[in-house]
Amino acid sequence: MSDSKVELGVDGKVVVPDHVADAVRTLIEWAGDDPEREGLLDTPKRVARAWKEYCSGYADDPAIHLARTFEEVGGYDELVLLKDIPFQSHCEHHMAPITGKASIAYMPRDRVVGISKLARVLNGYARRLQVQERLTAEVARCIWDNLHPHGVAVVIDAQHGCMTGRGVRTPGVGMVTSRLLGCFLDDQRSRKEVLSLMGY
Ligand SMILES: Nc1nc2c(ncn2[C@@H]2O[C@H](COP(=O)(O)OP(=O)(O)OP(=O)(O)O)[C@@H](O)[C@H]2O)c(=O)[nH]1
Ligand SMILES: [Zn+2]
Repeated sequence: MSDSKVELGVDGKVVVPDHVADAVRTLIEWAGDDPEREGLLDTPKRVARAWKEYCSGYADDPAIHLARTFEEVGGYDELVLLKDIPFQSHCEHHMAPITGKASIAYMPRDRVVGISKLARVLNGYARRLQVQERLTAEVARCIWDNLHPHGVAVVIDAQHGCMTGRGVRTPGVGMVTSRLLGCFLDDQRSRKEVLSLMGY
């Protein structure tokens, strides 16, 4: 992943290299507007900084969020579910927004993780250029590899800006993807339980 580090200026804002601002200026012109008009003068730098923020996941190693675990959970060994986590990503085909919600569950083996960390893992992968299938699989794999639970289930329901604001223009259409691992894949009862708790 190149260029994921950022340099801060004296104003505390991300420094935007000239060639990056120039690229945005070219895009504005290509879109049909005048990048030299007053309202657009600062836009190239703003857009560049916004993209650094949308793509902040490239500077994040999501596995790190799962490094701190707790073993004292009073013998709790049933599933843990974080439901309907809102997120935003961008599709790698059009760089258009993907907005939706994710439900993430796991069946702990001997330790649990702070619940906010599941949302941090999601954001670490979502804040990159993505396809929804890969995002779903990456979140599930990260939890599986780092917590070694009995099972992991990730379901994502999202709308794609490239389908709502352009192209086929079908607002309101949701894409649903799922990745089930371990007991949620192998055991019918666990699978039914997790999907029903998620609302599917
Ligand atoms: N499977 C999948 N497809 C996606 C995702 N995000 C965007 N797409 C699709 O990627 C495809 C890219 O198709 P292309 O034919 O190369 O691009 P296009 O000419 O802009 O296609 P249209 O969107 O149909 O106008 C489109 O069908 C998009 O709907 C995603 O997360 N997963
Ligand atoms: Zn797209």
